Amino acid sequence: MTKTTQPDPSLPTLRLGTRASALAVAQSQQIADRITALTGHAVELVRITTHGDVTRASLSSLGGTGVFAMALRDALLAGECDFVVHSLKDLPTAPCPGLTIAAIPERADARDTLCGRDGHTLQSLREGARVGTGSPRRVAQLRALRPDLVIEDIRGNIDTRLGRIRLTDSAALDAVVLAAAGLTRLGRTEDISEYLELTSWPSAPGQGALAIETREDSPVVSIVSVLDHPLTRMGATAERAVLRALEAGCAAPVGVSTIPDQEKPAGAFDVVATVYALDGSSALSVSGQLPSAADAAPGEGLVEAVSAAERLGSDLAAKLLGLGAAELAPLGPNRG
Ligand SMILES: NCc1[nH]cc(CCC(=O)O)c1CC(=O)O
Repeated sequence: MTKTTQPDPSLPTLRLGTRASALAVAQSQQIADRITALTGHAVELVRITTHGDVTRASLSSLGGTGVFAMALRDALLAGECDFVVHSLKDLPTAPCPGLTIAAIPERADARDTLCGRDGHTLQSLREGARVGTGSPRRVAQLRALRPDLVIEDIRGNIDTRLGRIRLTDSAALDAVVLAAAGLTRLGRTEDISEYLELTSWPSAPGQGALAIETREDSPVVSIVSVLDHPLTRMGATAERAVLRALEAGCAAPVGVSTIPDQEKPAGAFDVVATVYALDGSSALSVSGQLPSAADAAPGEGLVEAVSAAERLGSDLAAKLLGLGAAELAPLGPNRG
């Protein structure tokens, strides 16, 4: 979508609230440009700083990313901006009163990647190599495939994490696991040495997708809804419904991905949900078929298809719980 439309000066400028991180600014600017191209509205980025009364202690005890989403939501509710762009995978599954997800644009690559020093892949890393990730899901997936690896808990933004494979001191890592979508939005795909396929390495619910949130009574709802992509909304809804029905947080070792079904006609998608033991020694996996993409037309059909996707997600979670998922892994939302 490279149509370059000048903003129409007779239309109001929309204020897009964004966090200051490189990824947040990059994805907000990309959405701003598409909205201007499609609607003619100028879009101005407004930096939202996380409130000074949020201490380091409360940040970590609240679980990190949910707090950042909340800072943007507070700014929306306070009228400091007209809409915000979240990484869908970082957005808590509980709806926020007064706000609505007005659009879920077409998903980027949902896969995780390995960014290895000297182009190493998961198979080619030396025995005992040091790999960084802060996600319990990725830890379990790494341990399942390469129990010999030494896994380091790393935090921080994408640049900081990538930097660890360029170091030469004791903090150096041989590889880090990062989402393809974030690297693509930041123009850092040259650091990717391997794409981890969703069939063997499901990623986080909603990974690769963005969510555009507005106040529910705002005229901006219908303006930004031009970017909604029904199939992405259906898949992401099913994926997030699994997490919600498991009562699991974004830190639970759970992978859920929507994958094209090779055996069915084009347009058929399977939702695959996997819960891992933290040490990677075992996993439980279930799958089900997403309602037909043909129903994903705007209007009544879409509303029904999205609620069917939601039911599919809760059914998959019920199956996982029936198989013993809660005994296999800590699912609670309050893990760090
Ligand atoms: N939890 C951090 C985070 N939140 C969103 C992305 C980018 C990918 C996306 O938008 O799904 C990332 C980085 C990563 O997981 O590597």
